[in-house]
Formats: sequence, C-alpha cells, structure tokens
Amino acid sequence: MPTELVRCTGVARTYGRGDAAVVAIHGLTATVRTGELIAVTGPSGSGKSTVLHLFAGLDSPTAGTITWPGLGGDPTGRPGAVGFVFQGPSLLAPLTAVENVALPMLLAGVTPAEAAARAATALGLVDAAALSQRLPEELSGGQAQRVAVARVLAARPALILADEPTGQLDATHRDQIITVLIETARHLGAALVVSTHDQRVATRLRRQWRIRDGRLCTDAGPAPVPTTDRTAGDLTC
Ligand SMILES: Nc1ncnc2c1ncn2[C@@H]1O[C@H](COP(=O)(O)OP(=O)(O)OP(=O)(O)O)[C@@H](O)[C@H]1O
Repeated sequence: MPTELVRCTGVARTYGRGDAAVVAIHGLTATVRTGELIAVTGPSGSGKSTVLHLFAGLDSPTAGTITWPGLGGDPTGRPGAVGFVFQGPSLLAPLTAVENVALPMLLAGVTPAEAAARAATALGLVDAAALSQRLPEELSGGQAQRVAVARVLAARPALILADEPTGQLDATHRDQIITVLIETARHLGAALVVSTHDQRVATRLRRQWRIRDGRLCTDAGPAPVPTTDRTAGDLTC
C-alpha cells in the first residue's frame, strides 16, 4: 500500500503584497505517494519551482495546509528525508565534488566510510567519477548539475524533488540522468517529482502534471494518468 509522503490541501503561495502581489500557486490540492513518478510541466513562471519548494518544506503556503504523513512531519527537521536537485548552482564552493555529495549523508549520521563509498558510487552513476576531486568552480554547469543529482541519489531520500535537473545537459547526459533518477527512485521505493520544460524528460515519467497560471491541471500527455491514479477531486482546472 503506497504511503502518502506529501499532502497539500487548498494550498496557495502569494509573493509580495497589495498591487505588487504575485499569486504563484493557488488551489493546489494534491498528494504524492511512495513509488510515484511525476513530471511537473508548464510555461516559465507558471509555478513549478514554487510547488517543489512547498513540497520540500523550503517554502510555506500563504493559505491551505501541507503535511508530510509518510515522512513523520516537516522534512526540514529530518535530514535525508527529502532530496532536492536545485535549478541553479547549489554545490558548496569550498568542498570538492565528492565532499559535496558526502556532506548530506554525514549530516544525517551516516559513517564517513559509508558516505565516501556511497558518494563514489553515485558519482559513477552520473558519469562524474572523474570529477570527484574538483571544486565547483572547476566544473561546467552541466557537470555541476550531475554532481548535484549524485548528491541526492547517494542520500537515499524517500522523496526526490528535481527542479529542471536536465536543463544544462546534452542529450546523452539528459537521458542518462533521468534514467538514473527513475531507477534510483524505483530501487528505493521513493517518489520522484521532476519539473521540466523538456517533453522528452516528462514522457519518461508516469504521471503528468501540468501547471498553468499557478493552477495544477492534468494533461493528456504520452503517459496518460489512469483515473485510479488520481486523488479524487484534485488536479483539475
Ligand atoms: N521570491 C519571489 N518573489 C516574488 N515573486 C516570485 C518569487 N519567486 C517566484 N515568484 C513568481 O512566482 C511565479 C512562479 O514562479 P516559479 O519560479 O515557481 O515558476 P516556474 O514555473 O518554476 O518558472 P521557470 O520554468 O521559469 O523556472 C512567477 O510569476 C515568479 O515571478
């Protein structure tokens, strides 16, 4: 029986106030369960990153509620529960690639020896083993993105949130990264939520969510969502 990892009810996120207010997300009622593979697509500025940040507990709703039943509460207080691949640069500048990958595991209490072994394996999975001793400033944007993916994979989270994880990658690495994210999620029994502009990435995932003007919709994509896979009453607009 899949476990509910994230449950959103009537969630809105508004930035700013008054005339300057931007309603990034509204009326979001959705659930993410273990084992689900979800693509979040939509135009630039439609609210994809906001949804992922809310799911991670990195941002808070201005209306509605978010709970994390299967994670035991707000994931920000639980190192390792959620893995987040950020859209922009996120590696810590003073640390080498392998140290960046190992750090979240060390913070979660993994022994240094095991963290080192898992970091090396994860870097290999994203074709970045040869980059392990480089500092972030010595990596290209795409190489840094692959290291950031390795950092999440190695930590073995229950919920993997990836915000445009292939945006800076060539076609070969794009396919490799989405494959390794899917295979790792399946192996862990984790849920994977990927925001992307790239339909070739979106179609690799089983559920398709489309966001338009801050509202979450289903989308008749190449991987249509079976009606039994929906949360009743949500995801329509
Ligand atoms: N910190 C902020 N302050 C004010 N407005 C913001 C802030 N963050 C996001 N927004 C606005 O919220 C809306 C949704 O932004 P979001 O980054 O979630 O979109 P997105 O779909 O991820 O875009 P992209 O595909 O370009 O990354 C946009 O109108 C954006 O300008």
